[in-house]
Amino acid sequence: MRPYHQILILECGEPLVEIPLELFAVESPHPYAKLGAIYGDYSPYYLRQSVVNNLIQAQSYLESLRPHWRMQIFDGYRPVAVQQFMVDYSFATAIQERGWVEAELTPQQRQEIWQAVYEIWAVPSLDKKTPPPHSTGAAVDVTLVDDRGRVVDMGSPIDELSERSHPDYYAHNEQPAAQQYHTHRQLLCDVMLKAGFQRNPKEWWHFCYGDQMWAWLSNQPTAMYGRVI
Ligand SMILES: C[C@@H](N)C(=O)N[C@H](C)C(=O)O
Ligand SMILES: [Zn+2]
Repeated sequence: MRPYHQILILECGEPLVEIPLELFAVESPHPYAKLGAIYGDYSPYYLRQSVVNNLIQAQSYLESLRPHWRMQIFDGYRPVAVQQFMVDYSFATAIQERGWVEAELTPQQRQEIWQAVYEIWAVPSLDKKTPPPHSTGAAVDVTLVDDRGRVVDMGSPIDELSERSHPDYYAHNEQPAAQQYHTHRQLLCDVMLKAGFQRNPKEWWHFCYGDQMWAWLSNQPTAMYGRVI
C-alpha cells in the first residue's frame, strides 16, 4: 500500500477520450506495445476528458514560454494487464542487468530486485480501492521536444530504475549539463502544475490529475477517477 491508497475514490464517470496527437509529439511505435504489451479496447493514447484538456493547456503554456516546443506523450492509459506485463518485464531486465539468472536468485537478491522495481512501478492491483495510477486514465508520462524536433535530454531515460529518476536529482549539482537537466525538468513540471497536474515525487516524467496520487499530493479529500475497466 502507498500512502495515496488511503484516499477514497468517488468515481465521476468521465469517459476516456483519445489524446489529439497532432498537438503533441509522440514516441512511435509506443514503447510498451513495441515490447509486446497487449492493449484492449483503448490505446495508451487515451486519458480522461479533463486530463486531456489539461494536457492541451500545458502544451499551450509550454509554447508561450518556448515557441515551437512540444510535450512528448510517452504513455497514458495503461490497463492493469499491461501494468503487470511491464512490472514483469522490468523485473526480468533488472536481473539481466546484474548478470544474474532468475532460477538461481537468493531470497535476498529477489527482494532487492522487487524493491527496485516497485520503487518506480505501481503494483498491478485489481482491487478497485488501489488501482495503478495509469489504469485510471488520470496519469501521463511526458517529456519535452525542442523547437528543432529533438527530444530534450532530461538526464535520465523514462522508466530508469535509479535515483536519477528523482525529479530533484540534479538540483544541487553545479555541472553545466546537470543544471540544464534540472532546468528542463523544472520547465516540464512548471507547465504541468500550471495546468492542474501534480508530479510523482519519485519520477520526473509522471504527472497526474484527479486520481488518488493527485488527491494525496494536493490535499484533496477524495479522488475523482478509479480504475477504468
Ligand atoms: C514507471 C513509470 N512508467 C510509471 O508509470 N510509474 C507509476 C508509479 C506507475 O506505475 O503507475
Ligand atoms: Zn507514469
